Amino acid sequence: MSGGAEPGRAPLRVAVVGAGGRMGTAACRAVEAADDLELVARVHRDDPVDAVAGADVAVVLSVPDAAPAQVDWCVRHGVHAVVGTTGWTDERLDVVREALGAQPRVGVLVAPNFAVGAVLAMRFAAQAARFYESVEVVELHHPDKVDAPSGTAVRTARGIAEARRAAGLGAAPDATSTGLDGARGADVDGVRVHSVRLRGLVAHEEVLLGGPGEQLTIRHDSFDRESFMPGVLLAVRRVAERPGLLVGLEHLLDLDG
Ligand SMILES: NC(=O)C1=CN([C@@H]2O[C@H](COP(=O)(O)OP(=O)(O)OC[C@H]3O[C@@H](n4cnc5c(N)ncnc54)[C@H](OP(=O)(O)O)[C@@H]3O)[C@@H](O)[C@H]2O)C=CC1
Ligand SMILES: O=C(O)C1=N[C@H](C(=O)O)C[C@H](O)C1
Repeated sequence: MSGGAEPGRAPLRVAVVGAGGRMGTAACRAVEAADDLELVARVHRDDPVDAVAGADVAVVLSVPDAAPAQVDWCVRHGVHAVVGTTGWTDERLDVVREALGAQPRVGVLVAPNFAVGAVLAMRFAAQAARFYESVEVVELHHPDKVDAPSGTAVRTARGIAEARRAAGLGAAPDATSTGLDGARGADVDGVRVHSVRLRGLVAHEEVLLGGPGEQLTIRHDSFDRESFMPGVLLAVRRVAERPGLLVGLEHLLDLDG
């Protein structure tokens, strides 16, 4: 996932939206350290989104309530967008697709997780799903996270659910007939997802797959937000090559190659 300046080519101009946040701070640092990129705007909560206007690519790392309008602005003004903010529903993605219809040269990449290991874990979980009767997802994050379950866990669960359906598997066995609200986690497309919030954690996920007499555990840990930066930079460099909406960094990783 390396990059670098090509002789004679002007650096790609990059704006970071949500620049003061945990991810935004790391992304600004990563962009500034890259020879082929130039950080032209840091957009904070109270800044107008048109601060992005001079950029080729906007990296959106704000909060779920703000990101859709920011992405919409980017699309309408011809700025490619690399989006890490979570909270995207199918309806919100449809709005982006509709806006892109009028801007056929613009690319938007929405990535629930920029860490290559997390992308691989999602892929492996979907591959394994058809072989196991039971599956549950546990995501574990720092306690300052505002959304639950994590965007990664939602996407992981959906990938598993799709693979189970394709294999003709029904619901995972569960005899629970009485229990406290929430004890069995959230139901994401028929897959149970449990969210842990704990000081000291960054971003972690476990997929537990169970069959008679065996268990497969697929686990990914981001111990530092540096883990997301190669994926962010890859997406910044490549988003313009792929007009339209892409969901997931896997589209740029050539996983089947
Ligand atoms: N795709 C991926 O790989 C990853 C995605 N994420 C996601 O990225 C998002 C941000 O995470 P994180 O950095 O931890 O969160 P933070 O809360 O640290 O950062 C969010 C930032 O957005 C700012 N903000 C709020 N509203 C606006 C606005 N209208 N315009 C511009 N900026 C705004 C906040 O400003 P203020 O400080 O003033 O409130 C804050 O600085 C979350 O949705 C998270 O789930 C996180 C890690 C990895
Ligand atoms: O808020 C976070 O920290 C993270 N958010 C993303 C998510 O919700 O999946 C990605 C990663 O898990 C870190």
